[in-house]
Amino acid sequence: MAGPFFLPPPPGVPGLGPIGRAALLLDFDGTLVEIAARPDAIRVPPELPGLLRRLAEELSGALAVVSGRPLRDLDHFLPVPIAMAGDHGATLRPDPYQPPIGNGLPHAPAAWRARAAEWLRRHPAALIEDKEHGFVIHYRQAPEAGPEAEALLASLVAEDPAGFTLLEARMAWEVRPRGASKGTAVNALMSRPPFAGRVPVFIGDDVTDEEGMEVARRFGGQGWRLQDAFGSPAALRDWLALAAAPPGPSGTSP
Ligand SMILES: O=P(O)(O)OC[C@H]1O[C@H](O[C@H]2O[C@H](CO)[C@@H](O)[C@H](O)[C@H]2O)[C@H](O)[C@@H](O)[C@@H]1O
Repeated sequence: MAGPFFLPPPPGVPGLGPIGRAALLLDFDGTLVEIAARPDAIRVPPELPGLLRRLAEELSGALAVVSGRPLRDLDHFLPVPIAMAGDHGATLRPDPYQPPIGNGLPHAPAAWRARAAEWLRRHPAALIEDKEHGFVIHYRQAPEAGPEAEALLASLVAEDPAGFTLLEARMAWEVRPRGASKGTAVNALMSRPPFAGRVPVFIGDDVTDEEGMEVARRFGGQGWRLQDAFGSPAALRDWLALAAAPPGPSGTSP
C-alpha cells in the first residue's frame, strides 16, 4: 500500500494523500456525469469544470479526462484547461494549450456514413454521432434496432478490418479506428510530462474503460470501477471535491 491515496475510496477517504505522486485519469460519461437519454442531454453539474481545474492544479497538470467523446464535446461540457483524450484514444491533447497530437489513424469512408444515414431513415428514434475518425449508432431510444445496428456496422468494418474495429458501448455500436483505445491513450499520457513518473489511477464505469485501467496498472497504478469504488458519479464527484479541498488548519485534508 503506497499511502493514503491508495486506501479504498469512499466512504470516508479524507483526500488524495500524497497528491504530488498521483495522476488521475477520469472517464466522462457514466463516471463524472450521469448517463442520459441522449448524448446531448447530459447534465454537467455547474461546479464540475472548476473542480477538475482545481484538481489539475493540485496535480501539477497530471489529470486527464479520457473519454469516448470527441474533443469538441469535452471542450463544450468541460471548458477548462485540462489534458484530454477523446474518441476512445483516437485524439489526444495532453497539453491543453496545444493542438491535439497528430496520429496516422484512418478516417471512416464517407460511403459508410451514408449507409448508416440511410439505415437511420428506417429507425428514426436511433441516433448517429459523428467522430473525428469513426462514428456511432446510438439505439437507446430504439432498443429493438440494436441488433440491426450491430449487423450493419459489422458489415462495414468487415470491408476494412485492418483499419477499423467494431466497439460495443452503452446502448451503442461504434466504428473505431484500429490502434486507438483508452489503453493507448493512457500509455501515451503516462509517457510524457507531467504524467510520467506518477502513479496513475484510472476511474471508469464501462467495458471500454478496462483497457485504460489495465495500462494504468502496468504503470504501477490502479483501475477503479466506478460502480464498485464509488457507486455513482455523484459520489465520485463528492470524493474529488474532498480531494481538491485545501488542507485544514492543522495541515491535514478535511
Ligand atoms: O468514454 P465515455 O466518456 O464514457 O464516453 C462513452 C460514450 O458516451 C456517450 O454515449 C453514452 O452516454 C450518452 C449520454 O449519457 C448515452 O445517451 C449513450 O447511450 C451512451 O452510449 C457519447 O455519446 C459517446 O460518444 C461516447 O463514446
